[in-house]
Amino acid sequence: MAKEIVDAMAMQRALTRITYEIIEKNKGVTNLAIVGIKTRGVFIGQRIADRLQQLEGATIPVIPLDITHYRDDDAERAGEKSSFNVDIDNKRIILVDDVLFTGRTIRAALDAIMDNGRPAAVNLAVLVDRGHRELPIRADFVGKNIPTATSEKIRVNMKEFDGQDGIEIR
Ligand SMILES: O=P(O)(O)OC[C@H]1O[C@H](OP(=O)(O)OP(=O)(O)O)[C@H](O)[C@@H]1O
Ligand SMILES: O=c1cc[nH]c(=O)[nH]1
Repeated sequence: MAKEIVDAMAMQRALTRITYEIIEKNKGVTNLAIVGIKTRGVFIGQRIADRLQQLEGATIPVIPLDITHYRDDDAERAGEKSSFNVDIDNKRIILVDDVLFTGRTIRAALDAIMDNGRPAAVNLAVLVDRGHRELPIRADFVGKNIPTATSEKIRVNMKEFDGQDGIEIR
């Protein structure tokens, strides 16, 4: 059975805090670009970009990334590359996803980013870090650390896609 563990208000506050941390770490927003991992990472990335616009008056591009063909368990379609419509050379990339678990999605996303250019830096922002990493990957900005059992599943709901905000465990 699904149980809500983070409500809409708390989720929005976590995203606001991440936005301030991004500004602080980057000493502003110059040269930033957001790469959002489909599906919900794109909506989270867009929310962060909207807040950055409000706070700093800057329009930060949000690049949607589908990592399906970069996964190490998708050998059949490996080699199909995703191409960005924004030049990322020398940009400071904020890579955004909803949940960080084994780290395999982020590893694949880093491959896709490097196929598209040479950014100055890549930082990782996730709404939820649920632990159980299988690779040496960590997030620079974390909305909520939620300890889980491997058998559990975290689900992030976003207004834009799911009709309402919130984080559930099942
Ligand atoms: O760290 P990892 O073990 O790679 O797990 C994290 C990824 O898993 C989820 O996607 P999922 O593949 O469940 O698809 P979904 O986005 O459709 O839920 C989530 O959106 C992350 O992208
Ligand atoms: O619990 C999990 C694990 C991977 N991806 C999710 O969205 N939730």
